[in-house]
Amino acid sequence: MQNIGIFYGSSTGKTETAAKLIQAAFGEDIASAIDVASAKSQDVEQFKNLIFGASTWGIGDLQDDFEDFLSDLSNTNLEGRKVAIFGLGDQEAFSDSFVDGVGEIYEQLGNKNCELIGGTSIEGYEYDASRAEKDGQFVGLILDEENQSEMTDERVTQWVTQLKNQFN
Ligand SMILES: Cc1cc2nc3c(=O)[nH]c(=O)nc-3n(C[C@H](O)[C@H](O)[C@H](O)COP(=O)(O)O)c2cc1C
Repeated sequence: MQNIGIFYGSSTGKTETAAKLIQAAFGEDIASAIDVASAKSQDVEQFKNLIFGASTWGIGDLQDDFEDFLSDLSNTNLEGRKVAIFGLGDQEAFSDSFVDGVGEIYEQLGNKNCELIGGTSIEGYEYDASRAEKDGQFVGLILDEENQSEMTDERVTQWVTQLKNQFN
């Protein structure tokens, strides 16, 4: 497995903490965690394997720094890259827009020449609507530090095991 770039956007630090957990699960020698607030979209080109992570704010809005990063990414070549997405949200307080930001990342990457991997089961979550759910499953890893923080470690471990088999 080649180098992995974990690019994240985080407003109060929760997605940043999750990015570092994911980095540790792969090993710091092969995975880098990069805050998109201080990254350029071209920085992704040095990685064959990419992980994008962001929280959701407002009502279903992608985290601000990640929104900017994603719009810059439209000029970046992702050909041949495998990309997995993760996101944080609050399924109780924002049950109608749960982790919608993850859905937005997924939808925008759909126009790019990359392979999207890392879908997970919706079992164990309770919400009314989420743009991150497509065809009955989540398009990435979903974490909820407000309501299910005790499940984060196990969810990260399982997801990273899944990705290790799929990444280049
Ligand atoms: C004002 C506000 C709006 C939010 N809107 C949403 C939302 O629409 N959907 C959702 O799933 N979570 C929402 N959240 C929850 C955050 O996504 C959650 O707290 C997340 O862990 C924050 O991660 P960060 O610190 O990395 O930015 C909102 C939280 C706040 C305070």
